[in-house]
Amino acid sequence: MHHETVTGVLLGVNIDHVATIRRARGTRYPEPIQAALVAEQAGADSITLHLREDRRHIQERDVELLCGILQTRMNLEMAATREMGAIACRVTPADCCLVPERREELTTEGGLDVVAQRDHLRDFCAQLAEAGVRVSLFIDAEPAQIEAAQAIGAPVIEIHTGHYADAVSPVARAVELERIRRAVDLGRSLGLQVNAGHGLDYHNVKAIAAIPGVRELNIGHSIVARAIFSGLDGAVRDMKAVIDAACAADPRPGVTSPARGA
Ligand SMILES: CC(=O)[C@@H](O)[C@H](O)COP(=O)(O)O
Ligand SMILES: NCC(=O)COP(=O)(O)O
Repeated sequence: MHHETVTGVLLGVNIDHVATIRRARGTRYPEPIQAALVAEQAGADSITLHLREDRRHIQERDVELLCGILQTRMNLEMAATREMGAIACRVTPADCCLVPERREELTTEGGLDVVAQRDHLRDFCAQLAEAGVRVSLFIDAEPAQIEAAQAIGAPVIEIHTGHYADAVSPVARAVELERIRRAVDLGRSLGLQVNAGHGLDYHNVKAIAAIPGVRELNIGHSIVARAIFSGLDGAVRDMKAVIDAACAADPRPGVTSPARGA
């Protein structure tokens, strides 16, 4: 695999909640494809979308159309089910992030239990890798989960930042931040690419972006929310600027990462 030395933290823009608004009225608008293209033009490094089993926002048609037109990368989030495996192998996004799903949840509540599902996930990752899809596992900042992810051959992990984002006191937030820092260190020491995401906004993202070794942040809800007032282009540019400033404030040596596509 070709490697390049890269610095800074990449931004994956999650467009799910553009589709949530479309779904609210069963209209043709707003169009998530348009959102993805605007986000790319505004500097998004990749486009993330979560095809949920219940299809509450993103639809299969969105995934299919986008795969043919993105100029950056598609990061398809999905559960590790037979149905989703077939879709991913047919569409072959650049990246596929495996996430846990509960039908009743308002949003993703935690990371995958890789330790408990080791055999299933090993086979699932191998199937996707065979199809040329890079697999990422969305996990909590727990050493056992990170070690299991590496052991089953996942090249990338995404640390779930929801507990950090939801922490109500400064002390609780500091504890969660420290857990994430240690998780990033461990993941990097095991040779994994370490991404992070969930619940990040224009304020809480700063401390996460400043953690040495974090490669990509996937952010959706706060960007789509800001887009209501600033437009999507401005909302993406603002997030990029906040992330870049946080990295610059805490300079770190470049990390080696697989080369990105066009
Ligand atoms: C896996 C993850 O953290 C996000 O993609 C999240 O799933 C966004 O979609 P929902 O708001 O439907 O949970
Ligand atoms: N994987 C996290 C993601 O894609 C975006 O989550 P959120 O910013 O919508 O909470």
